[in-house]
Amino acid sequence: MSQYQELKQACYAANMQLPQLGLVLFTFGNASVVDREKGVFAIKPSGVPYATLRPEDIVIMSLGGKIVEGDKRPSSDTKTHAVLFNHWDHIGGIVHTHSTYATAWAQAQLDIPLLGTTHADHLTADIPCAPPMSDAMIAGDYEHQTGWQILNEFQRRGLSPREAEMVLLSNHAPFTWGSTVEKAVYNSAVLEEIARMAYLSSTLRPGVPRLKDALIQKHYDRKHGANSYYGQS
Ligand SMILES: O=C(CO)[C@@H](O)[C@H](O)COP(=O)(O)O
Repeated sequence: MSQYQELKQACYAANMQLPQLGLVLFTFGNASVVDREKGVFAIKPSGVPYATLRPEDIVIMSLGGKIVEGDKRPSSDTKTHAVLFNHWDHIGGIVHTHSTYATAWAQAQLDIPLLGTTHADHLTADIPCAPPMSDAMIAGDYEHQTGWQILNEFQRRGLSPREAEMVLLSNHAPFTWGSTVEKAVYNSAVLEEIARMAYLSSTLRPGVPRLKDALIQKHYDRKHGANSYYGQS
């Protein structure tokens, strides 16, 4: 019995929620879970369809980037996950999807504007779209640099990854995270819903006004009290 059985099971369960929520097709995307005490994280194997994925297929990686356990190749996004786990020590899980509306905003290289209270319930900023990566970053260790593109963009904007738990990568797709992988999955589903609402609102009324500042903080604060679901940071 693997010492990582529980971690693999949690990672498997999170990955299987992605197609169930309509956030991925076939082999798109991946979810990961970290065990900081053991210095490892579990991640979906590369190219394995969700339809045939098994808990024993989940790959265990060291936070240093070495395969610890598993006979399949880890996700092609593994280094991106590793950068975030190594630099944001409050996160427990990461999800990457190609969900349709969030990916459409990412391909358009646009932040998702804060148009309504559904968005304000979850963060008080526009959902950031990190700019296209430089040719040098692309030519380098692309997946590692993708993680740094996220870190650098949050630092540039002065955004807290404890409040904003989601990002779009230009011409790629979204990443989300949370204190648990279940929260990261929740954030991916909420991101897709906000992206769809914002697209529809902007199509119905081009130049639609943003939610009033006074309402943004009020909505966020009332949803992030000590005993609220969202309050589980
Ligand atoms: O972002 C991408 C491809 O654009 C990847 O997330 C794939 O969607 C899944 O790759 P694997 O995890 O199967 O390697």
